[in-house]
Amino acid sequence: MNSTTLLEVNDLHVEVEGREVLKGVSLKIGEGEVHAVFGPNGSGKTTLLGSVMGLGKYRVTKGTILFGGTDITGMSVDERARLGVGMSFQRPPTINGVKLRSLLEICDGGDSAEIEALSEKLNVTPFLDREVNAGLSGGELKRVELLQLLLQKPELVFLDEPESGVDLENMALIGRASASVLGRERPMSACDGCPGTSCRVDVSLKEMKELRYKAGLLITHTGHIMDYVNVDRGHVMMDGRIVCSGNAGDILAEIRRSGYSECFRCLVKEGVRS
Ligand SMILES: Nc1ncnc2c1ncn2[C@@H]1O[C@H](COP(=O)(O)OP(=O)(O)OP(=O)(O)O)[C@@H](O)[C@H]1O
Repeated sequence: MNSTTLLEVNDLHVEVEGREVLKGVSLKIGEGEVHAVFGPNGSGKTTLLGSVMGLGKYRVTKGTILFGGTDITGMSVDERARLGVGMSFQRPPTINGVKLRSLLEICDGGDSAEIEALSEKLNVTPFLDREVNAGLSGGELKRVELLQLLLQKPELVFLDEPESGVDLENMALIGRASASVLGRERPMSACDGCPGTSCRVDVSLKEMKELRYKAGLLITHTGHIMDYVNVDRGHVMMDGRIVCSGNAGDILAEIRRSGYSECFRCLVKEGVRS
């Protein structure tokens, strides 16, 4: 798929608590493209998403982040969100004293009918009048996070392990909601003739714009989300660097076959590790 670059990360170095976690990450995501990041625990995947989102604990020491051609490296989270960057967290915090309904009204400019309808779809209506995320299970947290993104409608969507903690029945709900956040719910006529329900067909750039595909970057360990969201490109992150990029399905299959041992071999070959 040929498209205009929406996100461009150049040689990004990021420190957390004085320790360098990202050690020169470069990445480009085109309009309407979805990329996946794989990698072992602690390799820096969440740090990459959080740094592009502009979260306070991540300190950029070198490199730039461009969104739609604008340098957002020094912008606040609010400014980035207003420009169209949105993120679902791996472990979202509880917000004491704020009801979920109030937070959603801010996301959606107060359209209560849409809030009610989407809450019903995502099965989170009972939580609307509770404090944000208070006492929610892992799967419930993910559904609430996706609801916020559905209302916020970002142009670039970050999903940090959307399937973690989700049971098999709710995985279909999370998968469909993730596809919806990414603008990938097709009109029924577009699905005619597709086998099964996932409707995985390639679309042209023109069709992609008509369907209002959003761009996305998602982190997955299991790859389950890829049964619901067509991923255009995959990357492997090791020790704060992207060491491999290519077809996401092929990369996942290789990781399932050999773990990350092949990636470690690349790092040694390139002299990054001894
Ligand atoms: N607040 C912090 N203080 C110190 N170190 C931190 C902090 N937050 C993250 N780190 C460290 O940064 C490194 C990268 O963490 P990150 O969460 O980005 O990894 P990840 O690849 O997303 O891991 P996982 O697959 O386990 O979610 C880890 O070694 C982690 O311990």
